Amino acid sequence: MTVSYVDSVMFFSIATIFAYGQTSSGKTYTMRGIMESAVTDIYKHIQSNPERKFFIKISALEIYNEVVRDLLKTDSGPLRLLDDPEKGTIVEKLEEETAKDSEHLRHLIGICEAQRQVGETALNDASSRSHQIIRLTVESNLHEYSGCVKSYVANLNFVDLAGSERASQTNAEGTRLKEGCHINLSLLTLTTVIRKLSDGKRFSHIPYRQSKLTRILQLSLEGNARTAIICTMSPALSHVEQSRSTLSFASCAKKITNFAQVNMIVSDKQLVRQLQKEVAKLEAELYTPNPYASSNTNVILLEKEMQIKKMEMEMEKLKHERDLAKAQLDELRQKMEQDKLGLVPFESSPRRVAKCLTFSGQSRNPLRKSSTVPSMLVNEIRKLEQLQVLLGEEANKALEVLQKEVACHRHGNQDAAQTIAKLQAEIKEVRAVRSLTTEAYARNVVKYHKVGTNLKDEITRLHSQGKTIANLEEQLENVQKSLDKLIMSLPSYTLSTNTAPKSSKTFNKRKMVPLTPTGNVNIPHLIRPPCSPLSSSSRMVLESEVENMNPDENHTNSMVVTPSKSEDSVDVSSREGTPGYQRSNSVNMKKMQNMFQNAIEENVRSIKAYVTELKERVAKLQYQKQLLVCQVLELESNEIAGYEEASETDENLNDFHKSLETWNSIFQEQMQQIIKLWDICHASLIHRTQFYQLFKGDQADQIYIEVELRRLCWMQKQFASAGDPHNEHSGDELSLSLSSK
Ligand SMILES: Nc1ncnc2c1ncn2[C@@H]1O[C@H](COP(=O)(O)OP(=O)(O)OP(=O)(O)O)[C@@H](O)[C@H]1O
Repeated sequence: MTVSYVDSVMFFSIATIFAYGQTSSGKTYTMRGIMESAVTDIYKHIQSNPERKFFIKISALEIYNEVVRDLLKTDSGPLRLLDDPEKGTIVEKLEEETAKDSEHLRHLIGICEAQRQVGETALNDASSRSHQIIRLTVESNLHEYSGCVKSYVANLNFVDLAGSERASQTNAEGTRLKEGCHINLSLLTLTTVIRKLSDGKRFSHIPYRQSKLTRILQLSLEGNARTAIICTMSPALSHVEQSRSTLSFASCAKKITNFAQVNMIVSDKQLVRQLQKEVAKLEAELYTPNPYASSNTNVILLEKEMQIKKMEMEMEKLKHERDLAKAQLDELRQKMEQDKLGLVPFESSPRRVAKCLTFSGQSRNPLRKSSTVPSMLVNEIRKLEQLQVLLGEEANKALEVLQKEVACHRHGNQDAAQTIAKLQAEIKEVRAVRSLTTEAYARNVVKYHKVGTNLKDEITRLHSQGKTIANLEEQLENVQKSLDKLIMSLPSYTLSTNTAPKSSKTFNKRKMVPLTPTGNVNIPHLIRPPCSPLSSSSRMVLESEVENMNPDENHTNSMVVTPSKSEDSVDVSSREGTPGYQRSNSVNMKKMQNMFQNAIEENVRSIKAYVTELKERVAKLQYQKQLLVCQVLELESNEIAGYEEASETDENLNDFHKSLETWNSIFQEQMQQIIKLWDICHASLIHRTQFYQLFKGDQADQIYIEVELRRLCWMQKQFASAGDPHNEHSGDELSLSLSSK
């Protein structure tokens, strides 16, 4: 029972246990046992609930002859009862002690019992002469998750009533009788209150105030408390009437129904106090900076600032990349618009130039597939025409030299004179063709810069130029034939073919070589120093050389060379005199004539080789122009078919990257072929070195790679038709020139 009531103390506001019965029936004995068990159970409960903080307080009073006294004070006077609207009847100045532990509590309880009024009667040696009320107040604080502090306050009342007694049985007199009267009166009031409460007249008048006992126990009796009444009885037959009265009291008390409520009282004062403590603590932390906490805060702030700076740098970088990409996109769009308008310079789009100049006889790469832009073609045409102009200038210079040279050699036989006359006429005609071609180009260039690009006009113009170039080729062919005839008519040729097989072989070998030994044709170097016997400077040099020669060598030379009749007659007529002088003069003149003849032969052969080269270059130019015409026609057919080439920037970029990869592979393959053909054609080391230095794989150089390849193929065919080149040709005579560059 005590455990149940101890639990009630912990959760209910008021719990009251009191003992009622006649004197000497064992009330005090029972309540002592109950209080001992209660103390033990209370502290067990405290130990099992460490999350709550408990405060055990004890107060004790006795009502002796309707006087309330404090049992915890040795010199306590009468105490007044006060009525509190919340707490009910309270005892003024009642001492309340806080128990430190269970032993302390027991000690305090012992003090209370010692202070109680006890008297000897006939029935009980230590009869209790007052009502004793020991109140244990249990406070507990609970910290909830919300931070709110709740306080529970409960009261456990142990009431040991004085025993009802009959004076006849106790033989009380004097003081004991007076004490008995007060005891019976207060017990009578208690019985009346219990009876009225048991009758269900809760809201009727309950005479609590008729005795101090009922006033103090009012809260325990009227229903807000859990109340237990222990009724003690004596088994003696003489106490039957008292026992019946006790049972009647118990029967009435049993009918009373209380409405106990959970006592969850939040102490506002304690709550305010707790909150004030929290506020003070926070203020102290706020105004007293913690160095450890501030250092951590500084570190965190520094890290955040670094992160912000890093993010700002990344943002700037992204902005820069965005602006760069935007600029590139704008530039690409601008180029695309210019492409559509045909205004892109030649150098800005080497890929497309490469497309234009890919030979149709070779494997067609995907780049060339109908992606040619008109402006690219026109630009390429212009470039070829520039090469043509340069070629024409070189041809003019060479023809001037050739004309002078031919004019200087009117002293041969009749056939040679006719050949030279015919050659002069052909040279004039060729120069006339060249001048017409140059003028037409100049007009077209002016038209191009003024009007712009018109592909159809360009094609028409190229066709007309094709006729002119064809005429030029034909005229060069005639000049070449005349030169061959002139060489055949030279006296040294006839003599050498009859008397010197070795010289004849060398001459034939030179005759078959179509190209000059040097790479780029340099007209002043074509002609040897003794280019003309009319040159006074050369004449003086030759005479001094002849005078210093060994006579044997001069004689040998005179036996090899046979001077012409005209030369011989001129020299003899100018030196008529003494026979010795005449004889020596005749020998010297023969030597000089021999030297001039050699120089003439050399120069004519050089001019013939150059004319041959001119013819080859003109043929190449013609081929390239025809190729361009094919490209233009292909472009027009694609445009008619509605193919919009290079309309999407992304596709162009992809094509560009693919073209680079494709071109790299093509370049490697073509270079390998060129190297093989160099070996076959015995290309000079100088030529190979120059070629390597000039063309390192740039896509814009595709035309030159292909020209070189075609030239070498042509050379290989020539060698194959003439026999084994290793046996018939050697040294510089097989060197190649980069005439297309
Ligand atoms: N259950 C019990 N077992 C043994 N002895 C008991 C028991 N109950 C009571 N006594 C004894 O009976 C005597 C009277 O008991 P007690 O003083 O407790 O009676 P009481 O009802 O308080 O009397 P009073 O009203 O006069 O104070 C005591 O000496 C006590 O030791």
